[in-house]
Amino acid sequence: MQNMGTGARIPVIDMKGLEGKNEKLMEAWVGVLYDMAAPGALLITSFISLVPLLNKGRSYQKYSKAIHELGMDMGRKLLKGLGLSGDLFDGWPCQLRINKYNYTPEYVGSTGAILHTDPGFLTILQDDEIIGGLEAVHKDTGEYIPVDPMLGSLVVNLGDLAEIWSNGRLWSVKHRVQCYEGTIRVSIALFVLGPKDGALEPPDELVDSEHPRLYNSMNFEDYRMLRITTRSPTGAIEILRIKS
Ligand SMILES: O=C(O)CCC(=O)C(=O)O
Ligand SMILES: [Fe+2]
Repeated sequence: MQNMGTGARIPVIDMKGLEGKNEKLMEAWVGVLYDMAAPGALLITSFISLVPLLNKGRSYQKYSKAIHELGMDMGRKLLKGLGLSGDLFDGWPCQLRINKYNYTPEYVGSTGAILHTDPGFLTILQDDEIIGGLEAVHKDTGEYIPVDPMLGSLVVNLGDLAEIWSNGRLWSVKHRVQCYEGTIRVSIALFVLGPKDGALEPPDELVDSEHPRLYNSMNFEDYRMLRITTRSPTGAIEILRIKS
């Protein structure tokens, strides 16, 4: 994607297809349509009117709300699964982004979104239900595994912050998007980013002599900048690894 560092060969998010009166506004918020933590900051109402893909503001807001609630619920379930309790994502900034891949036949076989991990904690993806292309890297073999479209399903993956917070128990999966067919492809991603203030520390219960602390923590914004400045769409987590 345009904001995923160097190497993306196709301008996959092209807001020109979402033309409205104020092109400057669209450029400024390229791909970032809604910040659940600060909706006013993104001028959501004017933006909605520019989005023919979801041209009824109400359905867009309904979708945002429902997917946000699902994300919050997944945070509670994740904690429970690790034997902890509480409301993990309470008050965390989230972003909803539409990815539009301008595939045409000459791009078949090339890369739409370069290999990356998601920098935040959790991603819920409503992937294109017809055009495939998402590929995840197998943790042990390093093989690319196609994540084929499945009607009526969502794809959920964890990002770097989840791996750091869980002290390595959760895995930030590397993935990319290839062009399989020369047709426009669209996906909608909810990113649960990280806490608003401060760094996210692993809970005491997840650090002990058998599981020594693996990573230094960093707040989400600094971590995002580190990935950008080090041009590390997949590897910035290694910079935070505590040397044993
Ligand atoms: O479009 C997709 O299938 C995946 C998009 C993605 O990986 C992302 O937005 O981070
Ligand atoms: Fe991603």
